[in-house]
Amino acid sequence: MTASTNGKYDRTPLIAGNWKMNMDHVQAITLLQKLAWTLSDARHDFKRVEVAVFPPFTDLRGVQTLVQGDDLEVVYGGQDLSPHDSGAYTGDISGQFLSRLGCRYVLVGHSERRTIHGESDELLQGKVQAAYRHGLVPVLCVGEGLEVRQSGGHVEHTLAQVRADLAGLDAEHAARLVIAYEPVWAIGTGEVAGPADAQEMCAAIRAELVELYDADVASGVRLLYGGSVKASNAAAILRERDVDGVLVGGASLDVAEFANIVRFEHHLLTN
Ligand SMILES: O=C[C@H](O)COP(=O)(O)O
Repeated sequence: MTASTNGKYDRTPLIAGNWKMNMDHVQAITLLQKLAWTLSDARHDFKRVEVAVFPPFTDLRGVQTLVQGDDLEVVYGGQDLSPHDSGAYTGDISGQFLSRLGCRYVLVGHSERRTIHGESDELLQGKVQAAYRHGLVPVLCVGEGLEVRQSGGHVEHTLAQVRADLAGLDAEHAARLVIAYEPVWAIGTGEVAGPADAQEMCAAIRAELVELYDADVASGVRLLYGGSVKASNAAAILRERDVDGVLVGGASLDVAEFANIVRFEHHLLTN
């Protein structure tokens, strides 16, 4: 179990903004600077609620320079990595490069990688291992499409992804993992899985981690929900027992909106 707690949660909540293929390296600096100022003005405590951004690869050097230069507490990660460490893999990015750029996290198996790029569980298993080889924490993304959801097979489908992608991973590494549940039908569509849907799947994933490892490992893994999260629905989702954070796409490009998601506790207290 993580040491830090905000009183209501056993695990430090993680609010993650995935910028996807948006923001060039100049825009990225402006966005991150505004986010840092907004959160600083609001006296955000980054130890209570961790904030991470996932910019495009070409932005990472600028983000690193800003974070280090201004001593920002926002952490960051890559949107993908190669299962290989180096070599003739044109267009791919090694975890070593991300690590050298100060990344803490890396997304693995985002639904857009699985669907658009046809990434298989076998490949993702290699990416999870590569992340750990380079000291990065993988944010493993899992979730079902609309057809699977409508057929009622969403829990088994998602758990099968978890089992396949974590195959061969030992308990010590698994304990540091972050898993994001993203129902594909709720991504960028405005459709949002309800808090109960998010809790159902996160509880099922946690139970699966008990089976795969043990209760200690399972209770330390942070489970995020992703899919059309906004300031208006984040607090209700984050109130759920097994939901430890959110992976935000579109709304993370709007500083005020994202800052309000980060400050979800404020909404919990005032609503
Ligand atoms: O990585 C983020 C998820 O794909 C959710 O994206 P969205 O918030 O734009 O629906």
